Parts: sequence; structure tokens; C-alpha cells
Amino acid sequence: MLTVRNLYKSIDGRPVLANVGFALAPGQVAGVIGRNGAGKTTLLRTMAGILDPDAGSVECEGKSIHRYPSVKKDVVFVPDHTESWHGYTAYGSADFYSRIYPGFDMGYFRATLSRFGLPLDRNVRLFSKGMKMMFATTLGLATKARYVLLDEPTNGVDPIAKKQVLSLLMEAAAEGTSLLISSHLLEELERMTDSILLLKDGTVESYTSEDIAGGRFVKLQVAFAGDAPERWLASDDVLVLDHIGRVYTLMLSTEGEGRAYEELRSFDPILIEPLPVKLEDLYLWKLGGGNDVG
Ligand SMILES: Nc1ncnc2c1ncn2[C@@H]1O[C@H](COP(=O)(O)OP(=O)(O)OP(=O)(O)O)[C@@H](O)[C@H]1O
Repeated sequence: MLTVRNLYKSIDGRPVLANVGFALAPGQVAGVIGRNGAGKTTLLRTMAGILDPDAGSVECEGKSIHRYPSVKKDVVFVPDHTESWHGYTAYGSADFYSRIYPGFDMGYFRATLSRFGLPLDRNVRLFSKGMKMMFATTLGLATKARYVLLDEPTNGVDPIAKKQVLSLLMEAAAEGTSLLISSHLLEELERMTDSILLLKDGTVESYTSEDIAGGRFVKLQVAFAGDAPERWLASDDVLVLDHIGRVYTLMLSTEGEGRAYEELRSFDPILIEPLPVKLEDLYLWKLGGGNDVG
């Protein structure tokens, strides 16, 4: 288990992480979502022991990664760029990592690069963006660390390279590697992960797939016969996603014993149809800010 407890981290005097806590179980595939600048990269880098926390701990199988450097072999961070390797060939990078990670699997590294047509002897700097991300992912997985933390692994790569990166990740997960993936590609995360960590105001909320689908809100398509109830639509319990003519796609809080839903029924709408809730809806509900009734 990789356990994060009461983690605090400030950068340049500004709190980025404030009392973050959650656990990543062996074999679990979790996603990290949040707005730009929410602290996703900071969280992953602190979890991997690259950054020191101001307070709190990250423990791998009960041992602090910041106090016991030997624990770092079990947790690897895969950044969203390959700049650290730009003076190296792909093989040179792997050779370097094999001295740091005792379980580094050079056979896997060579076979995977060859499977995707990446040359071992080319300078990483000369790779295309897709090749760089494939290389970075392969290098991270080849460490055979139990916990692999990936920062936007498919950001900026074409659909074919993306499929290749994702299949590598899914193969690793099937073999029991735990993955924590930060991404803005919510549909992709939804397909791959069994839980989601939502980072907001420096803290983390955890959601399982079931929580998202049957969470504390519903998604509805609603049509009103006469004037739309503007005050109700603008209330904190309602988030309008879309509005075409009389038909509204909206999310509705189910808290307060379904008060918002009861109020909706009192308007006698001509249509109330439930829609499936997606991860993007949770994102908008939690992070979307104000209503847009227009
Ligand atoms: N080296 C640094 N120097 C100064 N500020 C930094 C540094 N690294 C991160 N920050 C700040 O810390 C905050 C969190 O940054 P972080 O990169 O962790 O966010 P993020 O959620 O990964 O963002 P994005 O989705 O845009 O990649 C931001 O306000 C960022 O400007």
C-alpha cells in the first residue's frame, strides 16, 4: 500500500497541498484530476520522494519514502516530458536507471522499444513527442517499481501512439503494478481507472467508479412548458450544462433529501429524463464554478 497522510506542501510560500490523504492499493489504477495548477504534478513528485513535504508522510508498505531512500525503488515518477534524458540515447537512459532501480528489466525495455519501433541508439532528444512519451512510459515501467506515478502520459501524442501508451499501462496493471495517472483526458481516465482523486483547493476527494455513477447528484434532461424557473436554475443545487430552446441538460444535487428534485417536479416539466453520469460531469460539478443559465 502506498499511503499518503496529512500531506502539506507549499511552493514559494503558497500552499499547494493541504492535508492530503489517501491510499493506493497494490494493483489499483487510480486517476488524479484537477484544474491547471491544482497541484497534481506536485502531489506525484512528492509521493515519489522527489519533493519533500512540509508536513505529513508518504509511506510505501509502512515505510516513509522521505526517511528511507531505499523505498524509492518501489515508487517511480514518469514526467510529461523527457528533458532529463536529452543528453542520452534510449539505451543510455535505461543503463542509468538500471543502476538506480535494482529490479530494472532491460529485457522488457529492449523488447518494448523494439515492439513499437523505437531505436535504442538514438538520442532521446531526437524522438517525436509520441516516441518520447512511449519511451518515458517504457522506462518507468521497466523499473518494475510497484507503484508507477504518471504525469499526463498521453498528453500531446497522436491517437495511435496514445493507444500504444495505454496498452502498455494496461498490461502493467494486469500484472499487478499500481498506477496513479494524472490527466485532463477524462474519458480515457474513466475507461482505465477504478478510482479517481479530485484535487481542489489543495485537498483530495476520492471517488470510486460507483460513487461517480451513483454520486450525490443526478444528470437530467428537462423541458419546461412555459417560462423556465430561472431562480431555481441559478441555485447552488443546480448546474446547467447545456440549454437549447426549452430543453435543459443539467445536474442536480440529491442532497437535502432530494429537495432540488422535488422543487423541479413542482414546476411540472413536460420532460424529466435521467442521463448517465460521466467523470466529466463530476469534474464540472465539483470544479465548474458558477451556473450558466444562458
Ligand atoms: N518550480 C516551481 N516554481 C514555482 N511555482 C511552482 C513550481 N512548480 C509548481 N509551482 C506552482 O505550484 C502550483 C501547482 O503546480 P502543479 O504543476 O503541481 O499543478 P498541476 O495540477 O500539475 O497543473 P497542470 O494541470 O497545469 O499541469 C501552481 O500554482 C504552480 O504555478
